[in-house]
Amino acid sequence: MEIQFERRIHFTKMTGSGNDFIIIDNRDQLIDADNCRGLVSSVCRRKLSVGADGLILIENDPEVDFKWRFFNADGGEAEMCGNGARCAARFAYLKGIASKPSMAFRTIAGIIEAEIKNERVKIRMTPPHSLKLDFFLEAGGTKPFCLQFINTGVPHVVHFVEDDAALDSADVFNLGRTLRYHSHFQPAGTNVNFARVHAPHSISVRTYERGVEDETLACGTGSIAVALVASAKGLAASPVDVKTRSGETLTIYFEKSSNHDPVDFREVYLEGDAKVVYEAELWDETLIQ
Ligand SMILES: N[C@@H](CCC[C@H](N)C(=O)O)C(=O)O
Repeated sequence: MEIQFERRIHFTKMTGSGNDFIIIDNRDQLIDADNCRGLVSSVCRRKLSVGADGLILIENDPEVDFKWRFFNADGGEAEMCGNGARCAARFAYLKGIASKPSMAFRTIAGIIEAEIKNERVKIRMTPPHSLKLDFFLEAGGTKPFCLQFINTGVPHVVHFVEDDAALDSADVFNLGRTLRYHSHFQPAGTNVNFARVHAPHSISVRTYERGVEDETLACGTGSIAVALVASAKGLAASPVDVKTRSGETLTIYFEKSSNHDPVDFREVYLEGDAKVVYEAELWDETLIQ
């Protein structure tokens, strides 16, 4: 006998290079996006529910193909998410919400343009800002950390390490958490990236994500941040392949204006895979605890 529940919410689970998301077509406003913190944090909990790094609501927009509301796993809303944006664009195309493989959608950070090429999605980002190079902060270690900062839709701090061993052994959880809550970045906080530059077109990264409050397997805006600050320091050039913790590679394309001081980045793109894992229903016994 089928169990009867008051509420069933259809969702699609997707992964963008290991950053995983629950995506819901909310064009009929079944979920109140302004009051869904409890629902989001409850369904994003791993082992107790679906589990995800974030949840995305797809809603109507009068000017572009759709708008989204993006929520981190803790239920807080974020301005932008690069991997989530690639998943949302592919979802919209697969569901016919966007009729063509080229589309545009609204985020808090601005309008994102996307191009679907089968399982790969390339998105055009909003202009990055607030670049700050080579500043030092204490993070509980013996010596201050040399850091770089840029906002690529959301805030990112970057620390470059010397070699592969230093990246593998980096205490991403504890150092990431300390810097994420450092008074320097309040009140918004920041995402924290540890990066190793192999060559001008090749970087590896590990990211502690704000709102997930842990290391994730990939972060799109973080990978962009790493590529751009590396370029600003003369260490990288477009296109940059950024190897994420999942082993998947994200490709970052950008133009750097040499006429500007400070460095000005234009035409920033992020490309990588966006895969459907499964589709299912949320039932109300798991929705709110
Ligand atoms: N994983 C995302 C970034 C999501 C938002 C971030 N956690 C924040 O709160 O700033 C990406 O792929 O960019």
